[in-house]
Amino acid sequence: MSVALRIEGLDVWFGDGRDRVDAVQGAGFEVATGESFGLVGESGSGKSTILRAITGLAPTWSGLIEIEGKRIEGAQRDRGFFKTVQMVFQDPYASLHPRHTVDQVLSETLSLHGLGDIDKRVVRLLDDVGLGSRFRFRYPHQLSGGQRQRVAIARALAGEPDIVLLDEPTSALDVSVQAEILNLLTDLRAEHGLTYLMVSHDLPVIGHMCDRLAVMKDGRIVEVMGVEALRRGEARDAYSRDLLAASVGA
Ligand SMILES: Nc1ncnc2c1ncn2[C@@H]1O[C@H](COP(=O)(O)OP(=O)(O)OP(=O)(O)O)[C@@H](O)[C@H]1O
Repeated sequence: MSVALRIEGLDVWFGDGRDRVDAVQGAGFEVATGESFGLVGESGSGKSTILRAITGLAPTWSGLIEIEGKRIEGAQRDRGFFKTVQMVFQDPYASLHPRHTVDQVLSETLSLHGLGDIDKRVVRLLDDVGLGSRFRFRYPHQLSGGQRQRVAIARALAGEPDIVLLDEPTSALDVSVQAEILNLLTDLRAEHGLTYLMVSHDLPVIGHMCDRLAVMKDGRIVEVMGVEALRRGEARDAYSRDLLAASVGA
């Protein structure tokens, strides 16, 4: 089994002195190549901060972050990093430039990755995410939330990454389109052999999308388990059991 992502003893904090917030403390887990791994826990438990530390958006951290065997340092991420790792954010409204067409978004991303055949690739990316070419020259305000998230996913896939970090990718969307986007993400993982690290506060979403998951509470990982064990209600940790019971009861 090759390891796509390894985290060990990860601490992430914001601010200093009395203002310091220890958002993540001593987190560790491994994600195998091709695996889909979930981070679940209540709001403020530190899930997004782990993704942000990986991509360089949470600059004060210590511990080990290794991508495909290569150790990452500090807050700078080079081009090679973004060739391997991409992130999809929660809010597709905020993550797309309002005055750029879909074509501009995707073409610019493809050229940043140094790729040729831009025209063909834009068309293929739009097909991959189920939009098709008729959306190519639209602006974000001419798209629905689900369509915008499809564009954000196409942008993340433009450089053919191995690992995609998904930060609550459907929680800003209407319930009616959430399942469509989750199914799209599942299909894309299979088609492109992707590895996912996905954050959600929604246990059923993680159960549907992931092979294994880590449960977070107050900045710490309290349990790492397989989704099968989750389904069988076999959480060992009391907090994970409560979370599970709450989501079944919901
Ligand atoms: N830029 C920041 N500056 C200061 N504190 C921050 C910052 N970002 C996050 N935090 C704090 O770090 C802690 C973890 O936040 P984080 O967003 O990772 O939680 P989460 O589990 O992803 O929750 P949510 O689902 O609400 O995003 C919280 O206490 C949060 O207030």
